[in-house]
Amino acid sequence: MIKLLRFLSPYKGRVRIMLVLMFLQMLGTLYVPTLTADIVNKGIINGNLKLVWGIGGFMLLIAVLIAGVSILQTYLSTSVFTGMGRDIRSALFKKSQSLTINEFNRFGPDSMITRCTNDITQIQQGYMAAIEMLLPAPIMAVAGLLLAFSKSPALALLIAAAMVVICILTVWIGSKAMKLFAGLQVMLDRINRVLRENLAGIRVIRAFNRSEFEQKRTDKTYEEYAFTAIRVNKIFAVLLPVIMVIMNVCTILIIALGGQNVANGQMEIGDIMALIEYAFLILMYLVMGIMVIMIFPRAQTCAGRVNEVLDLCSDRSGADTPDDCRAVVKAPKLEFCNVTFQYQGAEEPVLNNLSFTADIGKTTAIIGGTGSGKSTIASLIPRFYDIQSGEIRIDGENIASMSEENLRERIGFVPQKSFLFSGTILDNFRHGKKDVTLTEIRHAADIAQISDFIDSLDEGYETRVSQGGGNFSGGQKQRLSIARALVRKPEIYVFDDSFSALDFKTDAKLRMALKGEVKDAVAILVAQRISTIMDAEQIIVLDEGRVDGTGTHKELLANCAVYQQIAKSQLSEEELS
Ligand SMILES: Nc1ncnc2c1ncn2[C@@H]1O[C@H](COP(=O)(O)OP(=O)(O)OP(=O)(O)O)[C@@H](O)[C@H]1O
Repeated sequence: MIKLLRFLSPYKGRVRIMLVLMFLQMLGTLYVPTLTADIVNKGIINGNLKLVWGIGGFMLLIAVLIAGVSILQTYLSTSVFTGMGRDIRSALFKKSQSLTINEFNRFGPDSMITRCTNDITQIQQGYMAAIEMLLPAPIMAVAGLLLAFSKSPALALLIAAAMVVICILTVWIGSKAMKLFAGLQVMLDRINRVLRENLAGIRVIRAFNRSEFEQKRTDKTYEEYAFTAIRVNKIFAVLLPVIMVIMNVCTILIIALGGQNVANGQMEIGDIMALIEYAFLILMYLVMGIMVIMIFPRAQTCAGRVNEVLDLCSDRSGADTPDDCRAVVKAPKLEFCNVTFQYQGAEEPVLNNLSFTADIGKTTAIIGGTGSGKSTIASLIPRFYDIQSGEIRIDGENIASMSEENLRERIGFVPQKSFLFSGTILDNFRHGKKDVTLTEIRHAADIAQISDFIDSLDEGYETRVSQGGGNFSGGQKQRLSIARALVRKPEIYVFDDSFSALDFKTDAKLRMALKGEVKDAVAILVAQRISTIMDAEQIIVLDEGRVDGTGTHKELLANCAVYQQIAKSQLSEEELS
């Protein structure tokens, strides 16, 4: 929690005003019991009605002032802590965007969502409660005890004893709850994950008649959460009634012992009333402080989880060392030099000592069996992952020494799984290029063979796209994703199996139109279908992470066994000859 205090610094001014208002509120609250004693001792006992009305009116004025100050303080506190929560969320999101895919996967999207939402809300509430309730507790306790001491040292000691009992009880119970709080946040992560899987995979669940099984699975996660939350509440359910009993016993003892003192002439009746009010105030603030201690372990756990992301030192820096390849000749444009790559946690490398060169103005296609590492090659170009050894160079420069922003600015990436953002079709084109013009959009849509479809829609480019592009077919999503990459006019195009959902006719038309578009760029085309890549100037055949053959379709048909096998399985005798 202390580490996150830096997010309060933009609100220093308002925090100071809040503290002053809080101090004024405490002063007013502590003054009221003294006035109560005066109204009884000097007004009621002496039958001085004028004084009763005078002190009563003054008490009313103080009560109104305390209420006003309290409203102002609550307003300030809400604005400060809501702002702080927004700033932490924004920092966390920014950080999550800067992580490598491996680092991001350490937390996972579900945990990241919980951290960005519920965890920050808990932190926000924790800070708010700490300043509004925990901070005044010791001040009120000390000041209240001193004032009580001035009325009766013996009864002040009684109040102090009650305080000690309440503190011991709270620390004991709080320590039991602390462990359970940490578990609650992890369970929230799990609920998020199961819910996301269920909602995203709703069609598969229904198609396989797994609704009942999934229902049981979600119920189990809810039950686990509820069970732990109930255990926490059971622990605290004991605390508050016990505190109330202690407070009432304290009041009874003040009345009994104070009554004896009044009878002995050592105290006045008004002082007993003041002492009861002091005891009530001290113990009430103590209880409020205890409430905060209840919230605090959870907020502390959440702060730990948020700091875990914010403090993560990206291991990217290791790969960012400048290389001695800068001096290499300008062309060829994209090179893989002895690249070896292994996924985090995997037993062996996916790519082994892989080398190839992709020239400018030519299409380099990558084909191979499933799991041979084609998509992995595609995702290494924009540096979604860092390689373990070797180099990937663009214009002779190692991509590890480029800033990610500059590198990705030069690449038009079309992922294997098309993804559209919610908004309009136009918004999705703007994801490709912020200041894209309508002419550029139309041109890209023409090449991607999607313009006729968009024109046929009632709202054209303003048509709404639902979450993930759910209201478009697989082929339409693929073509929109391709068009989105085309508007960028990048130096390197990476199409990761991006034509798989297109029919053969559209696939051929698209490739033909693309030829002119990519003539000043490097085009990497990952595909499963031979028909998609047979026109490529260079085809790389991949087998278990190694290059098994390189050449044109004809060359490979003549001398690459793996390619021949793929071709035989997909092409007719006529096409093969
Ligand atoms: N994030 C990941 N973590 C661990 N292993 C992975 C990850 N992604 C892929 N792999 C593994 O790496 C290997 C290569 O995967 P890749 O997706 O590159 O294959 P591919 O040739 O594109 O396959 P396909 O044609 O089926 O899409 C596979 O064995 C896969 O299990």
